[in-house]
Amino acid sequence: MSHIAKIYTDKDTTLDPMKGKKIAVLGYGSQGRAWALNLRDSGLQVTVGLEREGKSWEQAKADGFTPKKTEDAVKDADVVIFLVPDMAQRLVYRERVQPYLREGMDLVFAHGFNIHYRLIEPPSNVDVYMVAPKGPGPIVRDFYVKGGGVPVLVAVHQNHSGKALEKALAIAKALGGTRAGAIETTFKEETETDLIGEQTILVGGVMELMKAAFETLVEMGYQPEVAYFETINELKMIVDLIYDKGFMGMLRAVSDTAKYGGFTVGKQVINEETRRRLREAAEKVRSGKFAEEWIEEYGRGSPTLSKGLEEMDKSLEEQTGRRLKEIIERGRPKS
Ligand SMILES: NC(=O)C1=CN([C@@H]2O[C@H](COP(=O)(O)OP(=O)(O)OC[C@H]3O[C@@H](n4cnc5c(N)ncnc54)[C@H](O)[C@@H]3O)[C@@H](O)[C@H]2O)C=CC1
Ligand SMILES: CC(=O)[C@](C)(O)C(=O)O
Ligand SMILES: [Mg+2]
Ligand SMILES: [Mg+2]
Repeated sequence: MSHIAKIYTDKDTTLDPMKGKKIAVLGYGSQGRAWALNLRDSGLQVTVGLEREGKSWEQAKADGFTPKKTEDAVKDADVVIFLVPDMAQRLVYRERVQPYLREGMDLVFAHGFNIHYRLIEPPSNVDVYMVAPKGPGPIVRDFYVKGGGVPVLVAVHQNHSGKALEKALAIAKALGGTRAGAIETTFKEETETDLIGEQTILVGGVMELMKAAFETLVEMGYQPEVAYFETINELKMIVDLIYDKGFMGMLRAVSDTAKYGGFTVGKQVINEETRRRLREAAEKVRSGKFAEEWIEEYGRGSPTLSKGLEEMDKSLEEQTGRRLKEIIERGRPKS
């Protein structure tokens, strides 16, 4: 491919477009906490907006914020960042944000779902842009505190001010994202690739492959503890090697026996049929069918999601992992 993505780093970006702006972070969960803390530590003016007192409210207070009711945070804000769950954003927008929208306000997203699938359709006199971290919230915070940053995608949906990209990059910088890099994309590309990625590999694929390998060993009569270390615990070490040194670095660290078995058997397990299913899953995202299904599931109280969590919590692999936690913790490097 000849296309080369536009990537911005710290030296291409400035916090100036966000200086003096009142920023409302709505939600204080996985991403909300990381964003509120990183933006505040970068010198920006952050208010946390929440629906009600509860766990998030207490956590925000413990972190030194004075949370406000969502609409009170929004009324005062120049910039509103949506960090409540994707399925909750539409209602929060309709009831707590839309009534207080003023020309020149900014609506910011960490994932494009609600804009791309038109669950939220903002008026044309506000800016709508995205800063999407390519990593879980707690890691976004941890990397920032340690002087690094999780890479982000930035995209502009509406550019009323003519300055939307500069503002997205300022937020990306304050989050720590440009310490690594901010890649320019579109709401469509971010939304679809994020969903395809989490379903086929990051969350769905990896989890099910680990589970299938674990259960196969146990069914064959091997001890669950041995199966757990082999098929679940050791994966982190292999992935860390790939993360640090690429596939070639990982291959250099494992035996020739593992390399030979890996090249031959890997392709039999993840074969043409698997690739066909990956394409099918990706098409289901691209056609909007997945979004439709998830919205419908959410409307019925998310029974499939609850059942998945309950089954995983009770599974032999999770129980075995809990039993081995002490050993795993004892072995973890101390610095
Ligand atoms: N979890 C992650 O690491 C990533 C999330 N994102 C995106 O960030 C956004 C936020 O996701 P998470 O941080 O996972 O959310 P979360 O599930 O951790 O959010 C919880 C927060 O939202 C509040 N909340 C829960 N239900 C609510 C409701 N019905 N109405 C209003 N507030 C409610 C909770 O009190 C809490 O403060 C989403 O758009 C997600 O796609 C993007 C990248 C990674
Ligand atoms: C952590 C992340 O980037 C995900 C998997 O896309 C998400 O939590 O939605
Ligand atoms: Mg993601
Ligand atoms: Mg996601």
